[in-house]
Amino acid sequence: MSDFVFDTRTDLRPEQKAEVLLEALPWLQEFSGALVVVKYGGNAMVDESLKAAFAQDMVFLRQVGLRPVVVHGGGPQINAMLARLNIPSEFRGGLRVTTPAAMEVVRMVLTGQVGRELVGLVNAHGPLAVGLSGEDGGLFQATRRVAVVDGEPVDVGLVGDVTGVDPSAVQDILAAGRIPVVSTVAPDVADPTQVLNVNADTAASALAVALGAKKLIVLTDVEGLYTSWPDRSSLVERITASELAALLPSLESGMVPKMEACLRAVDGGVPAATVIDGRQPHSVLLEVFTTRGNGTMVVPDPPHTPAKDPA
Ligand SMILES: Nc1ncnc2c1ncn2[C@@H]1O[C@H](COP(=O)(O)OP(=O)(O)O)[C@@H](O)[C@H]1O
Ligand SMILES: CC(=O)N[C@@H](CCC(=O)OP(=O)(O)O)C(=O)O
Repeated sequence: MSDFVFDTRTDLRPEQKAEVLLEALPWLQEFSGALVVVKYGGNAMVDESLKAAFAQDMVFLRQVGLRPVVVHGGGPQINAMLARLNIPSEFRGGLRVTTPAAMEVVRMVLTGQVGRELVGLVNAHGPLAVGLSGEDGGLFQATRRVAVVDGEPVDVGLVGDVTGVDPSAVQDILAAGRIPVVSTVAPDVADPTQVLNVNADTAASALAVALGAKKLIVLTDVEGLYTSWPDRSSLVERITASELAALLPSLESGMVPKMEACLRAVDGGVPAATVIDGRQPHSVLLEVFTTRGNGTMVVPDPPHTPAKDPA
């Protein structure tokens, strides 16, 4: 066992420490056994201490009886490797134009580098994490897609959308008491020997739906969703699916895949999807176990109450 202890250098009094622990009690009860899909990305994936804190959070969730499933991105790491190899790379409509040479790098970096590193960080606490990609056990099936730029379709090469999920490989890992760490490379349904590059937010959402997750948590580099970015007073704590659907067309590119992912998850039956600030150490713990949580939570529309008949 590693020295997995929380930092006790704190000036909290004993009763304050007890208060912090007790605040978690209703959430520990609510989430006991719950399957939670966490999309890991943004700063939390590039800053060393945030990376270690994230891994610790996953172990904590697992240790208190939740079933975390991690889906990771890796855009910055792919950019860095493509630059090192002098392979040109550009984004169109929020998607990377993926040539066969770039696809080799995407697969190598996501599955062979980012996923491996995260597995190592989690397993520093005990042999819990098992990495797999969308290729393993037929986890994902993807269909080629185009980008849309100024209303026009644009060919972006080997890019797909997840159109099928067989979650059994992930369920096997969960049943063994371990933490699946998923990289989002996916075979093309039209030719399963060809892999496609898929956006990790959307893949996380599809997996959350297929697994019947209780929550989807998406880490990003901002406090949450702003209805009128960058007006800091427009940060949203909670938004319903139909409110979000109405807002989506007005959002700028960075936030679009994340909010679409949350919307698709909630529309697909996930009871809540949250975008949280991954710059905050232990943002996942705070989201799950504290009353105020953080970030923006997307929830289903309230059940329709029929208007009363005028008597
Ligand atoms: N309405 C909005 N609310 C919040 N952030 C927004 C909004 N519109 C654009 N953004 C930008 O989107 C960024 C998040 O997208 P992105 O950089 O792709 O995230 P990540 O690197 O976490 O995957 C934020 O840091 C912010 O700069
Ligand atoms: C098609 C497409 O654009 N795929 C992404 C896949 C990685 C990803 O989504 O990573 P982040 O979550 O860190 O952005 C890419 O190539 O960058």
